[in-house]
Amino acid sequence: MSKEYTFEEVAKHNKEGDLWIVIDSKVYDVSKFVNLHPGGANVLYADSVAGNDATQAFFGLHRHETLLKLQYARLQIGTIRGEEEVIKALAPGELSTVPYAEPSWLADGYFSPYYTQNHRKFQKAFRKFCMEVIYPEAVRCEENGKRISQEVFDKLSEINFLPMRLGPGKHLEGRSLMGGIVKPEEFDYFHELIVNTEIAHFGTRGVVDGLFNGGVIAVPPILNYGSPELQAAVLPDLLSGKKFVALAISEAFAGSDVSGLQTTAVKDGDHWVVTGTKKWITNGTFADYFTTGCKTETGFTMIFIPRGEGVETKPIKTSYSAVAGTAYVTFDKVRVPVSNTLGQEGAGMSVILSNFNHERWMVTATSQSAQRLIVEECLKWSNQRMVFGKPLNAQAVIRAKLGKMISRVESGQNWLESITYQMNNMTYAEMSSKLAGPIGLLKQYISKNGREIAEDATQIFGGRALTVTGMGKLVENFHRTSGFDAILAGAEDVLGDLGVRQAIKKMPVNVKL
Ligand code: HEM
Repeated sequence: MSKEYTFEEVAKHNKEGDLWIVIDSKVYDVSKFVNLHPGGANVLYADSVAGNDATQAFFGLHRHETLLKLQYARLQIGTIRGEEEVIKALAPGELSTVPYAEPSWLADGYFSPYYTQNHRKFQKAFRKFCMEVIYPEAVRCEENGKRISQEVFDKLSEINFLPMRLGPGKHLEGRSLMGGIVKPEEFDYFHELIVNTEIAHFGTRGVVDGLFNGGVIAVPPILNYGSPELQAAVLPDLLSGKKFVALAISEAFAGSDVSGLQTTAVKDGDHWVVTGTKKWITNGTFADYFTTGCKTETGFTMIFIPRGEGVETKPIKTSYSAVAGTAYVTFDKVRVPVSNTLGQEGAGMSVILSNFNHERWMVTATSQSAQRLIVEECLKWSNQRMVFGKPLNAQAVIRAKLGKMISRVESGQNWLESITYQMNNMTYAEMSSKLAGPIGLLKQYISKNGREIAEDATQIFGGRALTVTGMGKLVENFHRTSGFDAILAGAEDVLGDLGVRQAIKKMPVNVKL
């Protein structure tokens, strides 16, 4: 490895059985690898490659991470004397220097009124944690579709990951958040925004939803409406990732139209008997409990149902990874104590509504971060890809697409941060009355942006955007999964309409054109 060569020495190794190449000042002996090369042998025997500096050819066809994989890294036998590597992978926690790859508050030389030194310290430590603990697992699980390992959940529990994902509040009291970097009483919605942003920045969408998203939406009804006994019995294990809960509302019969749901709970003494089905239940495959919306005599009621006799889950194949645990859930005469009711009987709608703002805001935050990653991918690719003898970004049509993508991401970020600031300064009741409309409109705007960015990125990457591995793998994943943001937590158009209807409701009576 430490051996140094000149380009002249490398040039002598340019034939079958004795083949060296140089990539970014590093010398690789590919004599044996050549027959295993996924791109074929003959491309490596080309005059411009064999015994030559193949840096440009390599980066036109591979991601940098290819060279970092152990099986390929060990092909390196030395370096070129007097030359230094130029292309460096980011160290865990390090910020990207690609323009617009980071929100402006993290970009060198830019400012923001929203973030404190504590947010910066928290972001740095949390990104490092994500890259070291979550990212390797995310890549594995996205491919094999298996549940995230208990070992990783235990590490998440050490930093109090799920409690932080539930936002600021009493549930954080006495907890050490991210190794104590932020005090529980100082944790605010910008800290939570950082958490949502970082976990969505790997391009592994199924894993983001598998990472306690079920808990983020299913725990608050227990936290806010469960009896003290129920809370004491289940919250410690739920918040520490030893047990899992899924929110079971939508059915094949009804989604956004919650009043059309058919799962029924009938009283029999001091028990509910629940019968019905639920569909598209995120994290349902591996959930131990279900926070379930049921039709009861007095209306719509939320009931906490443990997995047990009469409860069955079947994985649903979706266009993203099975690690999200998307399930079809069947309740067949399931008996649950009436004390498992969350909130008042018949008041289930307000239990669900009370959490919708937070859930929708979370979806916009993760979508926004995933979009920014795609902008970075496109900026890098169009800079390194050569077409007609020039970088791809020399084409005006590509620059026009990049311009639109950047504007979408920056405008989304600014609106998201402005709403986050409102959340930080409002009571929960104020948020419910003042932010439901703006968050609905924001979610519509951001999820639409996501699909438009996916379309433009696909055009920029061409055929590479269609393959699950290789150069365009993140664009492919985003193109396949960005539509989820337009559906989960409320359909895009329904939410846009909610925003407008709320505005109409608040129109003053004393104004006319
Ligand atoms: C140490 C050197 C190299 C290694 C370890 C390597 C490894 C790989 C791997 C793993 C792939 C599969 C796609 C991916 O995962 O990105 C691939 C594809 C390919 N490689 Fe290489 N490669 C090397 C050098 C080169 C060079 C110098 C060329 C120059 C022409 C080349 C041409 C190709 C082509 C044409 C493909 C197919 C690309 C595609 O399907 O889009 N490779 N290589």
